[in-house]
Amino acid sequence: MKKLIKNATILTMESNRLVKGDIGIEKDRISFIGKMPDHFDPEYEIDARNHMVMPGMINAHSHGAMSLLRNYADDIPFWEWLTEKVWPIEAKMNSNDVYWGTMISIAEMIRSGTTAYADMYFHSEETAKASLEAGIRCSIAKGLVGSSEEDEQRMADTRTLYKEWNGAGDGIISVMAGPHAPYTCDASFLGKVMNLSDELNIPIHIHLSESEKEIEESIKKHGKSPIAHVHSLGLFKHHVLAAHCVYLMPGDIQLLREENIYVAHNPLSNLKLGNGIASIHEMKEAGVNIALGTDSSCSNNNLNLFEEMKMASLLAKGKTTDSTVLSAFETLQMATKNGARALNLEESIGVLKVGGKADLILINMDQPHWYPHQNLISSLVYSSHGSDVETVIINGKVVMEKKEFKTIDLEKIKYESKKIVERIY
Ligand SMILES: N[C@@H](CCSC[C@H]1O[C@@H](n2cnc3c(=O)[nH]cnc32)[C@H](O)[C@@H]1O)C(=O)O
Ligand SMILES: [Zn+2]
Repeated sequence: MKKLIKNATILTMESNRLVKGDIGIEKDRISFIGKMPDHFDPEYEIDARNHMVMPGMINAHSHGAMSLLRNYADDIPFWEWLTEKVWPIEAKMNSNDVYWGTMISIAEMIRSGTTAYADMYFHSEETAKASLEAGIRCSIAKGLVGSSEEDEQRMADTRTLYKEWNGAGDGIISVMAGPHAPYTCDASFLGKVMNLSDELNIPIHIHLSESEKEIEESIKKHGKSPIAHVHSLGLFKHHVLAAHCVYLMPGDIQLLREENIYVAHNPLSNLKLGNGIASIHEMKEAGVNIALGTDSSCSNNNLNLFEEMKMASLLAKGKTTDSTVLSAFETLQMATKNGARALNLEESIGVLKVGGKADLILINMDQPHWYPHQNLISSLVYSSHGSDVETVIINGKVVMEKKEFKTIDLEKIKYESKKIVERIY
């Protein structure tokens, strides 16, 4: 079906210039930006007067099903949070729980303008199923921890996930390998994951250098930082999406840059778990590709990339005591273009361009906190809310229009998730 978005203020993210005009969509792709050609003949029209149209946001690190655990374990130290609160309750979660927990997250992400996300969890077929049904782009990694006797089974699980789901839904679903972290996967296990990544030609999604304890133990055990350790094992020969990178030792940034590692920065989760503030400015200056993620609702406690953008920019300014670093436009690039590269998505995703994938959002600028419309890029990062997003199109399909979900039954999600929480809590 041909769709026309009329009278829009368009931010393509190819540059920081805004243009007024129309956008045409045919099937899954953008057919024009600017003036509608005479022959276009749309069957579906969306009026975008007073709305900004921009590429959908990309959440480069999350655990969707953990929205069931929102506000379940707050204000406690990271290690206790993970091992004494999160892991025990996860042991009670079945595949149905993962499906509905992920659905809460998908609804929240679409509502706040996210059109693609990277997920790491278990029962990942359910994450794939929920994402496909909702029509959101998703790169899925089944979380892997080393435990020798089950290693081969774990590799086989990712192989099955790949065979059944990679490329599903006209390519909106893709699969990654997901070794949880260097402290839960030993060298031999990581070796097996690397072989799997080579065999299937898939990226690797891992937690890296998140807490001070992780660094201290890595130095004790391997004589190296976690980054230097996994590099020495050969992990960085692959496409690696590394979540966090908060604690950096001398030489770490150089390795991340030289090996083209994609860092997912999760400022709110790092703050909330008391893990600190990543050196985003230094990494960016060195040329590291930095994307933005939320981590889970159990450590954030929401999945709103608008909040994440403002926090990222302000933290970088605060940490360097320099208000000129991480400008609004650079921050937007992290949430769009850089995220698309980190997830290894098709080249056109993360920007709006003719012939490119139609993953885009309409944002209502006709609200008090947007006026007087002096600098709309600054507005997006410093003044706007996730709830300003009204309409979301992914792979050419309208998944939300004027805040009404087209693919998601929110009442059912609320009902099912309440039932689950009564059982597992
Ligand atoms: N234990 C699972 C695999 C792990 S899935 C990904 C894991 O990441 C965990 N996780 C979520 N947020 C964080 C974080 O910030 N740091 C470390 N782990 C986290 C989450 O609880 C989940 O268990 C299995 O073998 O079946
Ligand atoms: Zn995480």
